[in-house]
Amino acid sequence: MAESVMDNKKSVSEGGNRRRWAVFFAMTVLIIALSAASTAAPKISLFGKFNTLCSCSQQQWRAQKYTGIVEDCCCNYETANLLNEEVLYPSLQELVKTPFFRYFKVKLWCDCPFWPDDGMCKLRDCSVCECPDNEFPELFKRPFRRGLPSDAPKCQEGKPEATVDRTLDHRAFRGWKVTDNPWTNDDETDNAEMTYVNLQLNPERYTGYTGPSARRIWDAVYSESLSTDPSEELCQEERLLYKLISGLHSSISIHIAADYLLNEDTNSWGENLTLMYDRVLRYPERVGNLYFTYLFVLRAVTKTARYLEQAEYDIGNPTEDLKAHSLIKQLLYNPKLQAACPLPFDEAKLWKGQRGPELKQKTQEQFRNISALMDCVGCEKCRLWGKLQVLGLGTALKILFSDNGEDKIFRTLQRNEAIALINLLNRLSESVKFVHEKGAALERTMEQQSGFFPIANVLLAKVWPFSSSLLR
Ligand SMILES: Cc1cc2nc3c(=O)[nH]c(=O)nc-3n(C[C@H](O)[C@H](O)[C@H](O)COP(=O)(O)OP(=O)(O)OC[C@H]3O[C@@H](n4cnc5c(N)ncnc54)[C@H](O)[C@@H]3O)c2cc1C
Repeated sequence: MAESVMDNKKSVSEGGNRRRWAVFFAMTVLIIALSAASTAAPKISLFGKFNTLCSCSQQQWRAQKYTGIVEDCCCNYETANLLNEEVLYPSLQELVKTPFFRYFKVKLWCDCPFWPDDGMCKLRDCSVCECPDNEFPELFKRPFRRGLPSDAPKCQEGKPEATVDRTLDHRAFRGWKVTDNPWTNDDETDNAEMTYVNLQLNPERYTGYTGPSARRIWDAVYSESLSTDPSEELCQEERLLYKLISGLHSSISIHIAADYLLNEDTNSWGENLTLMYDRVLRYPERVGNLYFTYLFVLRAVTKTARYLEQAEYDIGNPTEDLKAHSLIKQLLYNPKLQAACPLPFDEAKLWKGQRGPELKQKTQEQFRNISALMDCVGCEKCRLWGKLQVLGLGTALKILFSDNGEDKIFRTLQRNEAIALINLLNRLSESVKFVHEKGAALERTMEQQSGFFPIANVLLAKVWPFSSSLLR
C-alpha cells in the first residue's frame, strides 16, 4: 500500500515534471522563433504591436536608405552611384596607373610641429617601399645622366639622404607651374626634401597603425575642423571642413577594411567586413559624408576640365602620354556625366553672407593646420596617403574657392596637385563603389547577427522567471 502510494506520488511527480519540461521546451522554441522572425522581417514588439513594415518593404527601405539629394550637394545618391559605376570608376582606375599619375612627389620625413613623433606602426607594411629603376619615367632620369651620381635615378622613399633634382620636375612636366597652395602647410615649391613615390607600389591598406597615436591625430583633425560647438546649428560653410574630413576618414577606413591582414602568420589578406560595418556603415552620417566629399572633389575636377584637357602629360613615352591625355578627356567630357550631374556641388552658394570672407579665411587657416597634422602621422605609408589626400582636398578647395579668378587658379595648378586630386577622386570612387555594392547586404547581415541575441535575451529575461518557476 505504502509502496503503491509512493509509486502513485512518483508517477504524479514525473507527470508534473514532464509537463513542466514540455512548457519550458515550448517557451524556448517560441523565443527562438520570435527572435528569428524579428530579425528576418516584420518587427514584433514585446507588447504585441506589429510594425507596419512588411518583409518586402523593409528590404526596399534598406536598399533605398541612401536616396535623394546628397546633403549640401546638387546630385542624388542614385545618380552618383550610377555615374561612378559606369563612368568614373573605370576611367579613374586606368588613369591612376599611367606614369604621369602614379608618381607622387612628397615630403615623407617631416617633423611633427605639434608633438614628438610616437610612431605606433606595428607592421612592415607600414613603410613605403622603393620603386624599381625600370618603373621610373625616362624623363626623370635625364638630368641625372648630366652630372648627378649614377645610382640616383630611383625612388628614394624612406631614405632621407636621397633628394630629387628640382630641374627634373620642370623637364618632366613642361607647362606645369610650381606655386604654393595657400590651403596647405607644406611649401610645394620647396623640392629640397621631396621624394618621388610610385603609388601603385604602395597601396592604401591595413598597416597596423592604431592606438593613441592614430587617435590623437584624428581627435586633433576633428577639433580643428569643427571649432564651433557641434550642438549648435551650423551653416553650410561651418560644416564644410568637418564633412570633408569625415568623408575622407570613411574612405580611409573602407580601404583598411577592404585590404586587411586577416592572418599575420600566413600573411593572408582580404576583406574585413565587420570592421567596415563597425567604423563606417553603421553610421549613416559617415556614409553621407563620403558621398559629399566624393561630389565635392568631382566638382573641382570637372571645373578644371578645360585646363586639364590642355595640360601636358609628357613623361617621355609617347604611348603613355597619349593614353593619359585621352583618358583625362574621356573622363572630363563624358556625356553621361555632363547630362546626369553637370554640377555635383555648387560652390557659388558659399561665403555669400556678411561673415563670408571672415569664415573663408578661418576655414583656410583650419585646413592648413589639418594639413600640418599629417606630419605627425606615425606610419610612413599612412602619412603618404594622408598627405596625398589632404593635398587633394586642399587642391579642390583652392580650385573651388580661390578669389583670384578662374584663369589664374588654373594657370597655377601644379602637376603634383593634379596627381593628388585625381588619386583622391579615385580613392573616393573606390569607396563609393564598395558601399554601393556591399553596403546594404552587409548592413542586413550585421543587424541580423546583432538583432538575434538582444531580442532573445530580453525574451528570456521576461519568460525565464515564469518558466523556471514551473520547473521548481
Ligand atoms: C591620416 C591618417 C591616415 C591613416 N591611414 C591608415 C592606413 O592607410 N592604414 C591603416 O591601417 N591605418 C591608417 N590610419 C589609422 C586608422 O585611420 C585608424 O586610426 C586606426 O585603424 C584605429 O582605428 P579606430 O578604431 O581607433 O578608429 P579611428 O578610425 O581611429 O577613429 C577615431 C574616432 O573618430 C571618429 N570617427 C571614425 N570615423 C569617422 C568618420 N568617418 N566621420 C566622423 N568621425 C569618425 C570616431 O569617434 C572614432 O572613434 C590612418 C590614420 C590617420 C590619422
